[in-house]
Amino acid sequence: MIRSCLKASRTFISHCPVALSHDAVSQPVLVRRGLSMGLWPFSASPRDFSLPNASWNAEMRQVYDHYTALCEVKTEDSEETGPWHKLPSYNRSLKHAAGGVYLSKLIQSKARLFTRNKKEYGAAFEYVIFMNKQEKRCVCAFQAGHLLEGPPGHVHGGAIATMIDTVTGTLAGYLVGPVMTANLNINYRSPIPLGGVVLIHSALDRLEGKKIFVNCRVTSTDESKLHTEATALFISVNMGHLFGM
Ligand SMILES: CCCCC/C=C\C/C=C\C/C=C\C/C=C\CCCC(=O)SCCNC(=O)CCNC(=O)[C@H](O)C(C)(C)COP(=O)(O)OP(=O)(O)OC[C@H]1O[C@@H](n2cnc3c(N)ncnc32)[C@H](O)[C@@H]1OP(=O)(O)O
Repeated sequence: MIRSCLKASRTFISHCPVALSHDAVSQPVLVRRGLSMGLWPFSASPRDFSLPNASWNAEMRQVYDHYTALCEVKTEDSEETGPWHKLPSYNRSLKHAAGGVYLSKLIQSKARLFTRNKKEYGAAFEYVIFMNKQEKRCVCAFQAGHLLEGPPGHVHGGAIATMIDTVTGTLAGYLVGPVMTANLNINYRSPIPLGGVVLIHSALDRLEGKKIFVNCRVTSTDESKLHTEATALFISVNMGHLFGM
């Protein structure tokens, strides 16, 4: 059982959602061992939570359109892919994993990714992450829903920390594979209005063996106002780490 689990884990890890390369993201449907696996390791049609929906305000759509345009670099002869890529975002870490049959015995079937656990559009975390692999950085457009209130009319510091962890962790995972947060340092500079849209910029500082140092800034969408600054340390792990191996 444990050996099977580790085998499935190894299969999963190389296709971990936080480590999805652009190629993996844009790959057409794969057929492996008779299974149809669009967007492998996920099931054929999981909902991509980072696509525009009716709850997105004009500012959120504007940022989405801006970065989406940067994803498509068109020349006269061909349509090339730009340095930016929009990452898909699902509400399960492992349930949709094709190799997850053994893992699913260990992971609760009702488990949902914290930031994607509300089906209601706009209630909590609305966000989309655009990755620039060449520059080892990413930008997230985040619209904070009414369930994220902390100080009256403003976003809870824990919700902001959650988004910083998510964005910096996604960058680290995208660059090196599975990671866990070891340290997160946050300075809250100015409150974020509930319902407002901010940009969460994250960039790689340096790699030191298993350690990935990442910085983060949360700003207004025109970048004139700084809301939050953070640094994060991630450690590369393998799946066995989660099972005490
Ligand atoms: C296979 C796992 C996949 C996990 C994927 C996660 C999510 C995937 C799904 C979708 C998510 C999508 C987006 C979000 C992505 C990410 C955000 C969420 C991430 C989290 O929400 S995650 C939960 C909170 N997180 C924890 O629950 C960690 C608990 N903790 C541990 O599990 C261990 O503690 C660990 C792994 C951190 C290290 O353990 P370890 O045994 O691998 O490494 P070790 O201790 O040997 O340290 C090696 C070198 O790092 C230095 N070092 C270690 N810790 C340090 C610290 N705090 N400060 C300064 N330096 C530190 C040492 O000093 C040494 O340095 P040196 O090499 O120079 O001596």
